[in-house]
Amino acid sequence: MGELLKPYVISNVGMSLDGKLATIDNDSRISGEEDLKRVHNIRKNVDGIMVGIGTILKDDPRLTVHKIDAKIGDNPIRIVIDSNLRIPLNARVLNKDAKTIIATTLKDTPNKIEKINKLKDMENVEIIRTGIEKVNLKKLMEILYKKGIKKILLEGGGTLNWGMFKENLVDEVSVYVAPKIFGGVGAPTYVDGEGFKTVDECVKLKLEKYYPFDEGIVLEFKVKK
Ligand SMILES: NC(=O)C1=CN([C@@H]2O[C@H](COP(=O)(O)OP(=O)(O)OC[C@H]3O[C@@H](n4cnc5c(N)ncnc54)[C@H](OP(=O)(O)O)[C@@H]3O)[C@@H](O)[C@H]2O)C=CC1
Ligand SMILES: Nc1nc(O)c(N)c(N[C@@H]2O[C@H](COP(=O)(O)O)[C@@H](O)[C@H]2O)n1
Repeated sequence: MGELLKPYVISNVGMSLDGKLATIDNDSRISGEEDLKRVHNIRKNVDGIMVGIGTILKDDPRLTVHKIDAKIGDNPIRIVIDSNLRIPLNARVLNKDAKTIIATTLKDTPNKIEKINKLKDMENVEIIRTGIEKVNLKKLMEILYKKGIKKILLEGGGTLNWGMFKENLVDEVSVYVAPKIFGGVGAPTYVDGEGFKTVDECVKLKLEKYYPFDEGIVLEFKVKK
């Protein structure tokens, strides 16, 4: 088997010291303005920004470069991972500020076919279908690479982060850790999902850089392959 040709993937989040991406009430205001500017500088330098449907439903993000000086043309392609096309047609990620790829599965239901037709009518939206129950992230990466998407910023949430780490699709980690503790067993963490059973199986990282930032710290790692 040849090497998987895939985009270089940078995972970024803002998290509390206890690894939460939001509080139990889904308050995700973790990063201050300086950190958001840092993230938008990364956004400006990638070909795609990827999130899971959970993040779309909870945050309704724009996923554009809007915290630093930028032109509409600087906006990367937005990529939403959404097996059952739960994306609302008025989601901000579907606005005309950038192109949006929605990755969904091959499984059809009458509702899904109707939604696909509506989404196809939107000129800036493209649908990619791969996987049966969940989006096949490995295959998706190959498809995106062939489309010229060579660098992706993965912006969560915890369930999609697990899917990407589990498949060994992440190359770099860059996180802002805020000096805050949220607690709450139900609050989303940086990486959720099933988790690895043993330390031997886990994803191993090499610390590359760390620096105090805003009120917290930025940590940068390369994923050991
Ligand atoms: N502080 C921060 O930096 C950030 C915080 N957040 C927070 O994270 C939370 C959202 O996280 P979460 O609810 O985990 O949602 P995610 O954004 O991680 O989306 C997860 C969904 O993606 C879909 N999916 C499809 N295929 C796959 C696959 N192969 N692997 C994994 N997921 C797949 C699944 O839904 P389906 O089966 O329907 O396809 C799954 O439930 C919110 O509270 C948000 O505010 C999010 C981003 C950054
Ligand atoms: N880096 C970072 N820090 C936080 O504190 C956050 N809450 C997030 N959230 C991510 O950014 C998205 C919002 O993007 P827009 O400003 O609407 O473009 C949000 O959905 C998360 O993916 N990130």
